Amino acid sequence: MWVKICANTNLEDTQLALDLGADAVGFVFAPSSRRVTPEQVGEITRRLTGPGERVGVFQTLEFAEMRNAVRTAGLTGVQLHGEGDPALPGLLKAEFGPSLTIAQTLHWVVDAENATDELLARVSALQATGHVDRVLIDSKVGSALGGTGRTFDWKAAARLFAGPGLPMIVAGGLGPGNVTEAMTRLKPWGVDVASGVEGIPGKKDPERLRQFIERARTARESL
Ligand SMILES: O=C(O)c1ccccc1NCC(=O)[C@H](O)[C@H](O)COP(=O)(O)O
Repeated sequence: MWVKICANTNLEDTQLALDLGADAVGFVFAPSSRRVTPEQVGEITRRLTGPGERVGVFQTLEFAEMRNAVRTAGLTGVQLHGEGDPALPGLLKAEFGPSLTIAQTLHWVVDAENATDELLARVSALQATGHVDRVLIDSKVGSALGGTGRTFDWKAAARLFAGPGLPMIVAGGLGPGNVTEAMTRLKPWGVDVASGVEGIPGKKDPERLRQFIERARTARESL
């Protein structure tokens, strides 16, 4: 089970996440209270020690902008959090090769009708492109596309996560108190959290971070 700690804004939190055993750390370039610039992230990634993916979250999906951000920020992966040009993953793979991991976010609209069949079809279509490595299912609440702190209907979503295809990551409203339940219900390939391990927006709470990673790893071993 892969664990990503997202929406890092400073070196201290990011290094702690890696030291505690996170598989990936994320940085949000999308509109957010936790938004950072590629230059700020470059300062962080240059100082980080230890293994772990460095993932940028993008909502504005202009190829040239993303290419520059990947280089400036020292990223090993991108998370496409908006839905732009379908050719984008292929362009990114052509530019960076297989070493750049590409995750496409698909949104589960909270409090809307169950869209499992539509999402399953979209996962299949993404897989067919051969350019997308992973799919992240995140909550959409109103116009907010991420960092919502809201879970979606895991019972209804179980079929989506059980479907064949790409590695599936669950996000949206996770925290130390519910990560075990999410993993038990959905059996995802990975989990992703932003606000659920924060003390205040933009600053992680070390104890919540420690508990989240520990519980995700414990659940991983028992699945
Ligand atoms: O975290 C944000 O503020 C954010 C804002 C806009 C787009 C994406 C964002 N985060 C990306 C992530 O991968 C988060 O981990 C994911 O949205 C879950 O957030 P949360 O519900 O706060 O755990």
